[in-house]
Amino acid sequence: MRENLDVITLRGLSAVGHHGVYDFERSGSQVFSADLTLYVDARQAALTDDVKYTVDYSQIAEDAVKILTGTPVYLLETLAQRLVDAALAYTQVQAVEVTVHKPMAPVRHQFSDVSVTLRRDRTEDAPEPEVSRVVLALGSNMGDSTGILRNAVSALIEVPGLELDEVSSLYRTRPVLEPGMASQNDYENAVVLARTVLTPHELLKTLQDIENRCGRRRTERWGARTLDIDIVDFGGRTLTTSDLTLPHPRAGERAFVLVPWSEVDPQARLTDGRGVATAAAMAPDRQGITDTIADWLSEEQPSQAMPQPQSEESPQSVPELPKRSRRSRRDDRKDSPVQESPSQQQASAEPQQGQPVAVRAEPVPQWEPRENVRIVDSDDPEDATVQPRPLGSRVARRAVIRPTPTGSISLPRGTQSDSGSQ
Ligand SMILES: Nc1ncnc2c1ncn2[C@@H]1O[C@H](COP(=O)(O)OP(=O)(O)OP(=O)(O)O)[C@@H](O)[C@H]1O
Ligand SMILES: Nc1nc2c(c(=O)[nH]1)N=C(CO)CN2
Repeated sequence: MRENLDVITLRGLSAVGHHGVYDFERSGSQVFSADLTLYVDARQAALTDDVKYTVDYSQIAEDAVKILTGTPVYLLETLAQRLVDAALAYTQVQAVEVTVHKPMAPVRHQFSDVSVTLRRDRTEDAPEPEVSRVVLALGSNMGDSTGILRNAVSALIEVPGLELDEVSSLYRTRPVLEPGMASQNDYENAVVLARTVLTPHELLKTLQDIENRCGRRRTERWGARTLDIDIVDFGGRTLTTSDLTLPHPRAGERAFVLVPWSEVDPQARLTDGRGVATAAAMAPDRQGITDTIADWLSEEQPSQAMPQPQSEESPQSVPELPKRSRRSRRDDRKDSPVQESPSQQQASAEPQQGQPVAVRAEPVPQWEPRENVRIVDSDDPEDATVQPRPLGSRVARRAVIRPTPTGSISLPRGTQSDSGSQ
């Protein structure tokens, strides 16, 4: 298998750990280092210049250092196996060779190093990839938001290793802003339930890539945006890193997330034990939901909202299309945001409406109904098994298993290794 694959090597990754058979090794510390050889199919990455088609060696290094410095094990073999498992958790890694060095090992004679090397192929030895249920919150209040969100769903469907299970209705919502912020257009929000074999950071990167391809620019926190996709929940995991917090720290206070979430998963719970519907009813912005559009994905015509590929040198405006929801809106005012005092400050922003938006090379696929997309119609007796939607909506949803560019990901249908709720 390896002879047909490309090779990424990371050598001499060193960290201080506490591994060893002897008590003094576990109470003390010494240097461990690792060499990792990752076998991938890098053709697509080389062609597109896009890291999502290969493996990010800096992420692998982060994971490896956590293992080297983490929970002590007795054997170098075990340590190496953990590194193997971490590397093979990246779906693009087809095979791996890991050497762990312990140059200060307790050997009573002159020596320069002791090491253990493991070689593993995904097909032979890799454990089934862990499948996590994820909750994604989508929002847009710039440009043709419905079209952009439709294209975002289409782009999510294209993501290798991500399988969409449910897409909520589209909710038109008042912007939730910090006190003093200038008024913005109303948002359109939706929630997507999916399963993934990606790691949380792989998923974050993928989502940010889709945001960027939709013209997202970040200069002001909570600024107007063409597209925002937040990871609300990742298999119930709790994680705090510099660029990712799980579950999303503000989702539990936001009706624009909780209402669509409770629509597609009425049983879901937050980490504090509250049901999402209960939390939605308590959310400060609960009055800010002004409209619900159930069949928003079943638009006959593909949206024209997304620009075609352009280089950054030739930015193109995202057209401001007048097309909005086909449903009537209770109120079209743009200047009555729901005020919220956020607990964390982050930098983000977008160009103002009408300003040119530079678009990255790869286009977001345009939404179009496909054969393998089933639109669930609660009025159709064949769909009678679908659980009732609290908001009486007809919800478009789909499920598709998509292979990686190398054809290697298997995302077993119905596999459930994490709870979908927090
Ligand atoms: N759970 C998460 N989902 C998405 N992004 C996250 C998450 N946790 C942390 N982040 C980080 O937050 C940064 C800012 O994200 P973004 O610009 O979408 O924030 P925002 O939408 O303005 O605010 P908010 O996070 O309150 O919705 C991102 O660069 C990302 O690294
Ligand atoms: N109604 C609404 N308000 C918001 C939204 C959003 O998606 N919908 N997103 C924000 C930052 O992520 C800030 N405020």
